[in-house]
Amino acid sequence: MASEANPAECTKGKQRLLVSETEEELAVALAKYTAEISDKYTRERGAFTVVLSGGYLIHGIRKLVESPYKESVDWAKWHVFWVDERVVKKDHVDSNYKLAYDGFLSKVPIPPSQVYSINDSLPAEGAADDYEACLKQLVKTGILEVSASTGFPRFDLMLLGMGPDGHIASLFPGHPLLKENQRWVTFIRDSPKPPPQRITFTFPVIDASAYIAMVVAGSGEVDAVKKALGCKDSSSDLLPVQMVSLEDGEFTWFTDKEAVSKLQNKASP
Ligand SMILES: O=C(O)[C@H](O)[C@@H](O)[C@H](O)[C@H](O)COP(=O)(O)O
Repeated sequence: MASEANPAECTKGKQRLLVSETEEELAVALAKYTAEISDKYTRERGAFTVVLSGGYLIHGIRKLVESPYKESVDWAKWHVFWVDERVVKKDHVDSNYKLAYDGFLSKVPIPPSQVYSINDSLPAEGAADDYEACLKQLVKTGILEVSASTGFPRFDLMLLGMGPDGHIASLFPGHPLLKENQRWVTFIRDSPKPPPQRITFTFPVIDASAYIAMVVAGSGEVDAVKKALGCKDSSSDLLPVQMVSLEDGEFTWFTDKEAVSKLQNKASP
């Protein structure tokens, strides 16, 4: 059973922390959560805009392609995006699209025209411009909502992972892109995590989300989890994950026991 703990003082805004006994239970809880939010938006407005990341996340959503969700989710209403993408061809082993296609998208009937991958024939800057233009077009057609207060696109659900250095999307510690506050989508040519060229959503877009699931399992990120959720240190040295500041949304950590093993204030089972 997943238990709910109280995220520490140093997280910005309201965050929920779910701690599953095992990674398997985390995957069950995440599938249920995603299916419920999908249900809410497909009923309310006939579309569900969901953002994927790379890394472990795609393995983490594997239960969605199994019963009961495979049959019960209204896949035809899904619109799928990436919070970041490596600037490589779509069939390249480093492609986040390929990772998602092989592990998830090829197993559910989402219309291919509603899967928004990058234009892989463009260099990083052009690919970021092209992706931003695509988002703007989807705002015009009413598929994608915008935040009434900031004008940035408001996705229904972002399914995010975090790296050992606390990065989310391709927003890395100490990088100037952390301060980008105009663009919706931008590019990086010096990513410390290979490959170096990527496009990424910016913080104002992440902050406008309706729901964020931050999915972290296993031992690789224990120090970043400890800093993000258990810290009392100064705000001058925040990890990227700590810089998320949702305007009007719900932020939930999906973790397993291993991921929170260095946290003092985790819930007891
Ligand atoms: O390009 C990528 O690698 C991902 O899109 C990235 O944003 C990922 O979500 C984090 O790096 C966490 O990755 P892990 O889950 O592998 O730690």
